[in-house]
Amino acid sequence: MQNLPRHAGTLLMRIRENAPRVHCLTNAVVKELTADGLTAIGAIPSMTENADEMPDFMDVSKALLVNLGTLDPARTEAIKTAVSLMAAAQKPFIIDPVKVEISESRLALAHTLCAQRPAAIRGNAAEIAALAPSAPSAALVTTGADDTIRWGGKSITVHNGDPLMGYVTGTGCLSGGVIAAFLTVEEDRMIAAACAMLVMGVAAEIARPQARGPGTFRAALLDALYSLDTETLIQHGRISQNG
Ligand SMILES: Nc1ncnc2c1ncn2[C@@H]1O[C@H](COP(=O)(O)OP(=O)(O)OP(=O)(O)O)[C@@H](O)[C@H]1O
Ligand SMILES: Cc1ncsc1CCO
Ligand SMILES: [Mg+2]
Repeated sequence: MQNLPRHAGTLLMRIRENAPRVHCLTNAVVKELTADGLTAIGAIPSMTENADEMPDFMDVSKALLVNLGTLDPARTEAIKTAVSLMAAAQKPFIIDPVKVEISESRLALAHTLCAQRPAAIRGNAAEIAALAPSAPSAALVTTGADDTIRWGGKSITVHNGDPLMGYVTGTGCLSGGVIAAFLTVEEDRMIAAACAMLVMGVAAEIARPQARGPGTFRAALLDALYSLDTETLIQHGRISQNG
């Protein structure tokens, strides 16, 4: 894509116009940051984990985030139901396979979910390595100091971000939700994921000068996500592409 930062700005405006509902089945630690971050970019988060309510909520959701952190039997049930519903409706879902390389039962669940063709998987290098072979059609988003999105033999690397992100628990988990929101306005899953990571990374750079440490950075990051515009994305965006 010629001008990814400009496109990211266009997609962000589309999210603010459409206000897509993104359902989040996510870990107990990051629910609040994920809901706040999605709201800040203009999406509407919903968070219920009652399996019985999944049909109604998937009906009105444009995308689903599944994060496997702090997994428990009730959320496992909701995740299985929600993923089957979204797959049947051909709506996008993303998997964040938190610590999947540590837990055998979690890895087994992740493999089952991958068989239903997630649009994207977001994780650190070890998590992505554990699942990449079982999700050949997913955009693979590996986060760290740089974020790399791989799909179909091509890759895009986003160089933006700030080390303070590593001192706020859940910035990675939030990025999974932001990718889900971008999947509602961009059909190309690789471009959607790259634009989402660009938005997270540039927002972090805008937030950094406002912050005295992780606490104020968390608030400043939400402020930056709320006010981010196309010009800022063009000014600050640093990406490289292969293939
Ligand atoms: N040293 C760094 N420099 C720049 N950006 C960073 C750095 N470390 C992390 N990030 C950014 O922080 C975000 C979260 O990525 P990270 O790899 O820390 O996820 P994570 O460990 O799964 O996070 P969490 O589990 O807390 O949600 C990404 O957008 C990434 O680009
Ligand atoms: C700390 C922690 N433990 C389970 S999930 C989570 C949030 C970051 O993945
Ligand atoms: Mg981290």
